[in-house]
Amino acid sequence: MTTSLKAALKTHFGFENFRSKLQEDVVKAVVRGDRDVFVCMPTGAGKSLCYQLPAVLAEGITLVISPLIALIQDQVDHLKNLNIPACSINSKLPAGERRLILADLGSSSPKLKLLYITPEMVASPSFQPCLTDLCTRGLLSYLAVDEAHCVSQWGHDFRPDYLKLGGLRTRLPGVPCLALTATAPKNVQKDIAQSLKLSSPLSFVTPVFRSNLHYDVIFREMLPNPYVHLHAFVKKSLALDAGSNAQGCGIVYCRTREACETVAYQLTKLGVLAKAYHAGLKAGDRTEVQHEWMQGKVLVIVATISFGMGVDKANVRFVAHWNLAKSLASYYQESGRAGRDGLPSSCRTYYSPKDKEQLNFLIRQEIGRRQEKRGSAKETDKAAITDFEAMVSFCMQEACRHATISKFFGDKTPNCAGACDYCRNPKAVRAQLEKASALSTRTEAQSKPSGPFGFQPGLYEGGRKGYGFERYDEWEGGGSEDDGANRKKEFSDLFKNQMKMRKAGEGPREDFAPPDADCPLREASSQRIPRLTVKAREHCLSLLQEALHGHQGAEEDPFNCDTLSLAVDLEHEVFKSSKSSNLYKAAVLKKVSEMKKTAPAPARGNCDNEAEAKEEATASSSCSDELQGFTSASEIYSMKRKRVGAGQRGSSNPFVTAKELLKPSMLDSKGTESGSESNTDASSAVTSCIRARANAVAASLNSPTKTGKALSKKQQKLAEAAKSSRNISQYFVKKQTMEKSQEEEMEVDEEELDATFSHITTADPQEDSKSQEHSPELILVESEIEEESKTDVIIIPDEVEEEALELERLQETPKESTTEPNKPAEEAKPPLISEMSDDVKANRESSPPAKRSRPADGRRVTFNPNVQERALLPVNEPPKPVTLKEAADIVVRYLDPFYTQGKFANKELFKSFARYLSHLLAEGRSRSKGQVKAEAKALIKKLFSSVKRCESEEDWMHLKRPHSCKTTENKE
Ligand SMILES: Nc1ncnc2c1ncn2[C@@H]1O[C@H](COP(=O)(O)OP(=O)(O)OP(=O)(O)O)[C@@H](O)[C@H]1O
Ligand SMILES: [Zn+2]
Repeated sequence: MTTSLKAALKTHFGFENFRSKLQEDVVKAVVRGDRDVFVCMPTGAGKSLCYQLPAVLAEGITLVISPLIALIQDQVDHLKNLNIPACSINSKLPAGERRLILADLGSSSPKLKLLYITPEMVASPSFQPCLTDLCTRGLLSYLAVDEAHCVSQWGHDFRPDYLKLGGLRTRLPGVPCLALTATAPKNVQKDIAQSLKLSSPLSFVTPVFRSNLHYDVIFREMLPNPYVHLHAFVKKSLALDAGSNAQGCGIVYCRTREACETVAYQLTKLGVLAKAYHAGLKAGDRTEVQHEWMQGKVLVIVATISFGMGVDKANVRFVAHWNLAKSLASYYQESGRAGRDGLPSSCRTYYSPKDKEQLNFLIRQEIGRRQEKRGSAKETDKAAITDFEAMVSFCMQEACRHATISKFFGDKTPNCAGACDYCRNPKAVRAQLEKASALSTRTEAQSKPSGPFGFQPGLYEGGRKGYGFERYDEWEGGGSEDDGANRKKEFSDLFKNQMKMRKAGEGPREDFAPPDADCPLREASSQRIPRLTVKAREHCLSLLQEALHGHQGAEEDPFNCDTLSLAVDLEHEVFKSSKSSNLYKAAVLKKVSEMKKTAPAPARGNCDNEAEAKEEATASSSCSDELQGFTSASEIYSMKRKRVGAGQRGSSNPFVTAKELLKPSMLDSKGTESGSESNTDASSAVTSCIRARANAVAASLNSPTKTGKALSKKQQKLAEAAKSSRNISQYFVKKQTMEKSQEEEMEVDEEELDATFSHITTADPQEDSKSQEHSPELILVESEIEEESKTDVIIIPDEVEEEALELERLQETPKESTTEPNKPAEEAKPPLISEMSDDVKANRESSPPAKRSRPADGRRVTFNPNVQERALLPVNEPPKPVTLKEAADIVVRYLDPFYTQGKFANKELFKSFARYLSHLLAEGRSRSKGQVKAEAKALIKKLFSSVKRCESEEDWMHLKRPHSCKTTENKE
């Protein structure tokens, strides 16, 4: 057998010998075909050959399950180069090719030897007939499951779709199965065997110890200049100083894209050509970087973990982890990409407590999300934490690094023989740990405030609480001079805040639950915004992060810290600029919905994306739970839920908004083309509005990313167009010729436009600027509007309420708003009133007022009225009467603080009163906004002068509308 196998090895693969005895043994076992086989061999040990060679020699077809299309592609290309008939069926395959493959598979003697497929595809209904057919004709020779650890929920790369392979197995009786992985601790091995239903498999497991790899750990924050340190390591590992010609190269792993860019830049600046590789780059650029690195043109690739799986390069002389790996199993796999040629290579981790805290948070957050999704906790949830803790121990222990790894994988202690920093110099390792511990204690002690400011000692105990890992941000620079200054500033800010709170007579809230040690929020312990809890902020943070994840394309690891740090920035920005809990939440949701709307569309037929969409839906529904207690105007206002432009009003979406605004001009100019002279006035107003909004959107999309994150084509175009008001109309004119699917999208928008604006009447610009006496809540709202208008934005009606609506929409229709962002709510296309028949109109009288309100003068409003009116109205036109919707908005703004203070026995009562008051104020003689505001205020005051707390409808029945608002205003 051995000779014939060797001959085949030579003939088909060009290798003289097996790579190892183990490889040979595995191949023999597979060829025998009487038992299932489990293989655990390190990366690069030649696992693929273990099924490829038997596949070539067998009669039928070998089905290979592999998790990534990119990996599959590499393998298929490699085999095709060797003239071995292999192919893959996946969602990216052109229909023609798929037909050809299926035809071959259906033929009496298929030519194909290896069919690669993802676990999602193998479970898809479309593939089942083919599978059944192959099986019944006895044409399946083997089932090979690559990266089999993905099947285990204990594993670090668990993929739920891998679990379906158990079912597949039972459908393929008699087909031997081969499961392969590079990393599997004992519990994972057991899990694999169980999940894949391997029957008494033959196990081939290489000890994890690789003596040619040298492991060490450096505490990054203790370095005067970490980049210089890394540069020295690179030079040493690649023997650059020795002037050797040995073509070695290296990998630096970073968790964030930003870090990749920075590290690559710094290394290059210091003299070693390094390039960044991450999912934020265009696919072409990524391939090019990888190619240059493979060819040795670029010595160092600085990458997120999206790089490496399936990368087959023998002379990787070092793998450095600039950030902590998320588990010891993944670290072993990632660092194991060094020294595949068996020559001495270095694996270094630059440890940082800040990383540790961030990862800890991310992992727990991820677990929380999973639990929320499935509604229960699981034993395996702990696995991620255990693995992560093992990674931290690896860095923090005074022990042989190899021994730690081997123990983790259930192997016996290897003979390290100086292949790690501890075995080489235990004293140095201890000294480093002691120094780090001293530094951490010092920092904690210094940041521990004292004094009579009413601090809660629990917040700062041991420095573990209160600052979250902001504490670590402080010493990111490694004890630089700024350090003290920063701390001083932070302390003084804290002091000021505390004093301010005391002035306001509030003091720090007794009931304020302090943040956990691993809370990543900035100013986590700030109690500046009344009633805003740390939990709510953390939840908002996770929503932002999720949205960012979707926005950037969730190609990378869920523990990618890129999105976390961006989300932390975004959240903090909102936190800083919000004055009340509700405004804060609304602003967060607005951002989230902006990002969701502009997130790259999921590819068709990609199961991952479907799963993601589901996850999003869950996230949104959870959001509604978390954010309960926020009541928007329209929630009270609409008697029937889920209505009105509530479908997809989304002023925050640049496309919908621009579209919404432009649509009338496009309609008006049918035949003459938008942008022609006939509608210059309106369109120029619109255009500048769009420009302002597009600028804002472009800015908001750019600001958090700093390093040019990929904008969608649409976004890029819009941002470009924003630079010139002409361009934007050209852009939309051009869009009229766009492809069908996009047209359909537009169609939806148009429907929404009608729905959205059919209830809006003209606003009163004069009244807007008055805003004399308000409740604090109202002043906030309006000052925000004013601020916006200063920056050359033409006010969109009820800009702020848009946020409330956005919020409401998320609360009420999570599924609709997330999974099908462009689909209007079922009623999103109410005909315009002027187009309705009389009985429809009559019916409408009993439907939500929002639908039937319309301009008092009967004008059909299909356009942003503020914009139009401002451009066209004579200056001294009398103020426009207030609509029911506007009245409701006003009422809610005034009333909300009372509700939150518990002045209503329940929410229903609050809504009911708001409704009552809105009708009272809007019906009868028409009044201006200012009058309505004054009256609303007076009536609310009146109510609460007679009752302390509103317990029943009786309480307000005595309220009558004042005869003249003047008298009310004068009384104030
Ligand atoms: N017998 C052999 N002789 C020489 N080279 C071999 C032999 N078997 C495999 N190789 C080569 O070793 C390299 C690594 O093989 P392979 O990609 O199968 O590793 P692997 O164990 O699957 O790694 P990973 O865990 O990264 O998938 C490939 O370039 C392959 O061609
Ligand atoms: Zn050791």
